[in-house]
Amino acid sequence: MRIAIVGATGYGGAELIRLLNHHPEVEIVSLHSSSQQGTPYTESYPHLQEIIYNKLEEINPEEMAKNVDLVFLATPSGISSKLSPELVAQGLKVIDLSGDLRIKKLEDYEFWYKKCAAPKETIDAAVYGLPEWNKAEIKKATLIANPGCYPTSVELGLAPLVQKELIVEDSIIVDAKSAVSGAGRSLSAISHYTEMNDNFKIYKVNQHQHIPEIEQTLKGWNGNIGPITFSTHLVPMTRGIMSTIYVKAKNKMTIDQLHELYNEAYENKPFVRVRPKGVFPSTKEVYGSNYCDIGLAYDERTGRIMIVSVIDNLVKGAAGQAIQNLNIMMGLDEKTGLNFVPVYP
Ligand SMILES: NC(=O)C1=CN([C@@H]2O[C@H](COP(=O)(O)OP(=O)(O)OC[C@H]3O[C@@H](n4cnc5c(N)ncnc54)[C@H](OP(=O)(O)O)[C@@H]3O)[C@@H](O)[C@H]2O)C=CC1
Ligand SMILES: CC(=O)N[C@@H](CCC(=O)OP(=O)(O)O)C(=O)O
Repeated sequence: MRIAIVGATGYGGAELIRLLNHHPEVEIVSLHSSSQQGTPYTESYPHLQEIIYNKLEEINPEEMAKNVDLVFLATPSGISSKLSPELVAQGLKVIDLSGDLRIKKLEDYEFWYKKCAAPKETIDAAVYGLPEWNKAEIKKATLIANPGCYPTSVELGLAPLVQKELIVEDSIIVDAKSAVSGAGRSLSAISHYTEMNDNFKIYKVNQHQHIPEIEQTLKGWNGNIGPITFSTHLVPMTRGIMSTIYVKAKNKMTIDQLHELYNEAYENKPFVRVRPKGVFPSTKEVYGSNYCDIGLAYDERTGRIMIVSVIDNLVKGAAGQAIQNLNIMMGLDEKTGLNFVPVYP
């Protein structure tokens, strides 16, 4: 598979390069930029000296179609909605890491992202790339909407309970924390060193663009799921997301039943690891890897279940999941190029 990356100079693009460099079935043919055409890629990322020799190229769908089979878009929201239709029209497969193609209702995208939505036929054609629960569709897809980082951790954390209709439908509360690389490479007030170092910040209260994405997926599994409460926080670390999810069980259950449910649901899903009873994952335990690790608790006094779900935002939350999708689209083992252990400590 010959691939190109648009938005290669961002963190998502750089992570795609790190991972694809080890992929046995993929050749990175070209790296594209809207602002630095003609400059060697290593000017952006010197750690790739003697590994990546490409110069950044312009974004020209017609030219790209002559040289590659698939394009990763690691661009800010608002770009893929225009670029994806052009790439698909050239016969290219596309995996979009941005939020542009995830939300099926155009008006919801425009409300939460404050941008114009992609054409309806593009949104309709895009397959939501959550491989653990959407493999059959991904296999046939030419256009993938790669899930958001927070939604990946939340949806994997909730799937077994929501799919089996075991929770009170409007009882979902998500307390999510993200590392700073989740905000991308370009500097903003929130990611400025002096703002985030030695600090713990809540942001986008009741306004986060991942709310409609999470609700859409959960409703797809159980149409009765009510609106969620979702809070996001910035933590002064480089990689990692922890979502602590609270839900009310419909009926009394035991912690053993809860574990049995999750172990069964994720038995054949290589990138989701359910911790044993009483053990909870930390972000470092998935650092640099494509794992989503899940810990579970049941409080008999309140009937509340707590799910702790951790991922590396740049891997399972972005580039790793995108490669998992590519593997499935190509008919490869989904672990190809992703079968490495987390960096620890
Ligand atoms: N960081 C993360 O953990 C995650 C990110 N995402 C999503 O993935 C996408 C990429 O994120 P990330 O890499 O962090 O972001 P960055 O800000 O680090 O990089 C985005 C890149 O997009 C390029 N770009 C900017 N404007 C344009 C334009 N008009 N046309 C084409 N390219 C443009 C820039 O490169 P240049 O100037 O060279 O063109 C820039 O390097 C975003 O949509 C983000 O929301 C999703 C999940 C997790
Ligand atoms: C820490 C941080 O700022 N994270 C970003 C994640 C953005 C992202 O991944 O956006 P899309 O999924 O919509 O493309 C945020 O909370 O907006």
